Amino acid sequence: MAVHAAALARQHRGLTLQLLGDIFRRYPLRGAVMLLALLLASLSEGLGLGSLLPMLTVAVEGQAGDGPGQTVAGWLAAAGIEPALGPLLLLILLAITLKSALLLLAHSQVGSTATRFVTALRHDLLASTLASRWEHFLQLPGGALTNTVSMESQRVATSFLAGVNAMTFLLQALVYAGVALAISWQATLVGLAAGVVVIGACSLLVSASRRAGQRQTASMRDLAGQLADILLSVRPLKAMGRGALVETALVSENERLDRALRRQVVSAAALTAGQEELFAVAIVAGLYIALAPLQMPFPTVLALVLLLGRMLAQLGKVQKEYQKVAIGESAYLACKDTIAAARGAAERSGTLPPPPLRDGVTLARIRFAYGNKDDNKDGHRPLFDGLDLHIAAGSITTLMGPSGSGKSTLLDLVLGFATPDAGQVLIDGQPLACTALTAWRQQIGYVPQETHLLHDTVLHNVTLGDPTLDAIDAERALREADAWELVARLPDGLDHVVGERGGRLSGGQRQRILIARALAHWPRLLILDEATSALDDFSEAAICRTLRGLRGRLTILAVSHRPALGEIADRVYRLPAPGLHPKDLIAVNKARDCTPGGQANPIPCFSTLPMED
Ligand SMILES: Nc1ncnc2c1ncn2[C@@H]1O[C@H](COP(=O)(O)OP(=O)(O)OP(=O)(O)O)[C@@H](O)[C@H]1O
Repeated sequence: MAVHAAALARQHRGLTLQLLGDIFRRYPLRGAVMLLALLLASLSEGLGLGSLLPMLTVAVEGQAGDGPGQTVAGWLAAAGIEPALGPLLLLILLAITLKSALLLLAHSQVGSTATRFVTALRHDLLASTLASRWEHFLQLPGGALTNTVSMESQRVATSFLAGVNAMTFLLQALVYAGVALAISWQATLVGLAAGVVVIGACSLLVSASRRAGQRQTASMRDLAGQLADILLSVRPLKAMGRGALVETALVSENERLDRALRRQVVSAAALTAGQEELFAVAIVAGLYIALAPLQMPFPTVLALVLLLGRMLAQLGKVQKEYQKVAIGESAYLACKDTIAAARGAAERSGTLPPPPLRDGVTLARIRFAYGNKDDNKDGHRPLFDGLDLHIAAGSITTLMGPSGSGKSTLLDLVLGFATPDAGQVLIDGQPLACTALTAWRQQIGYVPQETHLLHDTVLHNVTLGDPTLDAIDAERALREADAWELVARLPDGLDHVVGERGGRLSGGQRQRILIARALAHWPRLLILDEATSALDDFSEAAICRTLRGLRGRLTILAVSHRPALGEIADRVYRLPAPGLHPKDLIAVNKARDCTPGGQANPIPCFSTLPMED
């Protein structure tokens, strides 16, 4: 996810105005209404300006007289409008009102289009990321994703608004040029040439802004990613008096961002100053040439200065708005890249509805290795090779084994987060690979190792906002998780807000609420990954009683280092230490093999596939 300014710059080639193109393609009708309104608004402005010409002549000479003023007066007379001061002023007022109304219509379309587009962009970012494979998700720094969804998408909206403003000013400049053409095509061409020269001379500043925008995008992502990462570890850092290290770690990114923002401000200011100076030179020179060597009539010169001056001013604004588009374009590119990467790593799901879990989950001759599967150079050593294992429906199965032996990975295989390189995960005999993953996971209650809660009420933490669950479901689940008493003692009960990541509750209390969350939606398979590690013996015993009570009603698969969950299990699988042969996997089938003295008979489990090393 780390984005570098150089990479953005490379990808930027050919991207110019892609954002506007994408928006118009996505909302063609709105885009057409917007463009039409902008065009009509510019024409109204032209009408007002055109009326200004005979009015100037009337004001200076007492009548329409010769020249462009008379030409326009002739057009107005043909339309039944008398070229006198009163009707002309009224016409100018009408044209300005019409222009304002049309601009209002255009900009309300622009505003709602921008909001819709950015909302859709945020949705695409979240939906594609959530639908991506677990290993892709693991590579995304959470802070960088938050930054993309909040900051970068907002910069996209700003960029779009600037792009539309640029179009508005361009249309207005063209209308001014059109009216000026009616007075003097030579002067208009000279004015346009002056505009092109000034804009060309200032384009370096736009390129500088674009590069600064790319650096801002890259720095913001890195900074947000690092910040979120560090904040997760802030407690130990503070506890060990290393808070200052946070600042040191972020200082270089912060400075990079600061430099990028300063460059943007300086380029924008330089563009304004540069344009003003060069346009002033062009206008003064034009004024001198028109009045001295050419000796043009004063009303004509006045009208030309007014029109061409405004045309140049509007052209200047086009460039300034385009500068804003250039600054924001890298944010759009970064959003698109994030979406494309997530879509490229989309989870592959089957379509068959999940079976009702009457027989159980079977892992048959599983081979699995972490790492890039296409990368044969490394020859990644498989974590599992020929693993066979059965989780009987309605029973309690506990996975034990040393750290790193693959217990959580085995859960990931059952959840469909990891895909075996060979062999199959079967649900009641149906391959998980052919099963609709979301529907399968909806049958699962999952309690993770980490005890992070949402910064919300206990009720929301248990129901997760599922509209099919209410306070009664939450209470039932909390009772089953032995958490009801603790919730009842909280100041606001179910409505108690648990704080950031659940920080206003103890680790054990959070764990019990997480167990209640896993039970709230009546799962068929309950998976507990070290779910009692933060509990005292008494609370763990209560959870074990609950799990025993649930035996038969649902299938329970638990990972635990602690004996209690092993003691209540119908079957315990002891995974061998990393690097050992899978035939060392031991299954202790207590339901069948318990001796009268209560001692379980370890039975070796299934697999005899040779390792490849
Ligand atoms: N996403 C991953 N990418 C690469 N290697 C991984 C990944 N997740 C786990 N591993 C490696 O796979 C091995 C098994 O990890 P796993 O988390 O499944 O073990 P575990 O038995 O659950 O360990 P613990 O009891 O410490 O939680 C470890 O060597 C670990 O480093």
